[in-house]
Amino acid sequence: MPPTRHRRGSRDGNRRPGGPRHTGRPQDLVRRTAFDVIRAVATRDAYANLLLPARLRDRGLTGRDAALATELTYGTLRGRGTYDAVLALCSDRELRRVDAPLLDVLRLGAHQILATRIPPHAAVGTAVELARTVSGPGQAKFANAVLRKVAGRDLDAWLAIIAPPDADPTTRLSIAHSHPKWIVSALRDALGPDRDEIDALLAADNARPRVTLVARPGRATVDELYEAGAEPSPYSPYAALLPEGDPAGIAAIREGRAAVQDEASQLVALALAETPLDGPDARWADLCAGPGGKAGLLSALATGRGARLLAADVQPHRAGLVARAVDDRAGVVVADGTAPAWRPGAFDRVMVDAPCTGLGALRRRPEARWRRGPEAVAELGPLQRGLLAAALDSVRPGGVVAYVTCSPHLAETRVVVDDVLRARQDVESLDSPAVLTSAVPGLTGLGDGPHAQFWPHRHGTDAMFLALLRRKD
Ligand SMILES: C[S@@+](CC[C@H](N)C(=O)[O-])C[C@H]1O[C@@H](n2cnc3c(N)ncnc32)[C@H](O)[C@@H]1O
Repeated sequence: MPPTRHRRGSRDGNRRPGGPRHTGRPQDLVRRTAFDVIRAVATRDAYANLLLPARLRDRGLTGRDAALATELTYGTLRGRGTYDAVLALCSDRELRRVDAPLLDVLRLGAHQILATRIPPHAAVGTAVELARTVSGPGQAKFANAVLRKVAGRDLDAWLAIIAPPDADPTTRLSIAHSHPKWIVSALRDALGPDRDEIDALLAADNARPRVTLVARPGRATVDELYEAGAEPSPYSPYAALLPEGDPAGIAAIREGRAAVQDEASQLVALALAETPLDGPDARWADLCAGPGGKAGLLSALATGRGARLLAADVQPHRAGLVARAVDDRAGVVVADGTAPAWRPGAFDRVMVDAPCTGLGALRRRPEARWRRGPEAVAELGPLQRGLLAAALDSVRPGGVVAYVTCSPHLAETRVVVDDVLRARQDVESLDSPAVLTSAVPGLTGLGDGPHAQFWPHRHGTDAMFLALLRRKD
């Protein structure tokens, strides 16, 4: 469901972002900015987390106005499934017959009415004005009628109607937590024996993610990040949490010595680096490195140990971003990881962070859940298998491969590993949870092995998957 439920009685104009100034030009610009980003997500596949900061800058929105625009954009994108179910009951027109821009205005209005402390009359009034600008006076009347009905109940009362306890469980969870049904089913399957945690997982997907920073070892320290206002993070020795403020305000981040990086993303890189290895340990590779989160940490760890990272990405633009993240000792190439240009067995450690549906990062990319259907999983399968097979060929006997996805979907994780390993006799699965807990004492809840699965509701991280695989001697 939308991240926060604010009850009617608790609405307090003075405490919400932008609270007292719910009318007037700055607030129009705030809502218009949220609307424009939501439309760009729908019409040109824009990523809200990339476009919104640029729009805020262009329009000079800062502080509370920027915070409100961010909340409205993300909240509306996240809560769309729930809001559509409410809007369908309040509209005398089927939603599929409502013009797409107008429907986005209605969603933005529903979010403000049901999940923020903005007074309903202000939420309806500003949405109606936006509808007038976007779709004309006739549609503004329609928007007014619909949103006044939405405002007739609070979110809990609507949920009792649209997602009643006796509804089919997948449908109920899908509507109440605003996830497409196929994703609810896939996440429940991925939880396996812990499937009763599905409610907590879906709720965690809708919570605002913490901003986690990484201090790249040898280049920055967590103490430096603490001095800049960050706080300790539970697991990664290189992580710090930024409770508020712009990461770009921190010198180490501006200078590329530190970065924003999810904690599980740090830990899977650390696990690859910490897997025990006999023999040489000088040549590391990252086959899918762009934009460089894991490569940045791996290159720093490699350098600290006298090893060297080669980071590859098939897209030149993304390889360019990698070049900014890694240290001087690392190499960066534009290369197709499925058709390596290097000789077989050239590396001691290889990371393959495969392209995936991103179902593990719904907190940070709220729109991803609406963008593609289950067919995306099948479409990515051959590439994921090709990259893992090439990674295993690229590592020497005795060397180790980390297969990572930012998705817990079984068809992108265990099934890929099982399929690739079934076709060859020269690979063994290592105990990934054991490697992780030996590197990070106190880290639990990663599953029974041999592979490891992080979860937003357990670890406060993305739902990242890790399989550590060793080429047999
Ligand atoms: C999940 S992202 C990697 C994220 C990255 N490891 C990080 O931590 O920032 C997957 C990357 O794989 C790249 N990619 C897709 N197909 C590839 C291929 N055949 N060879 C190499 N890279 C590929 C994409 O361009 C994308 O940058």
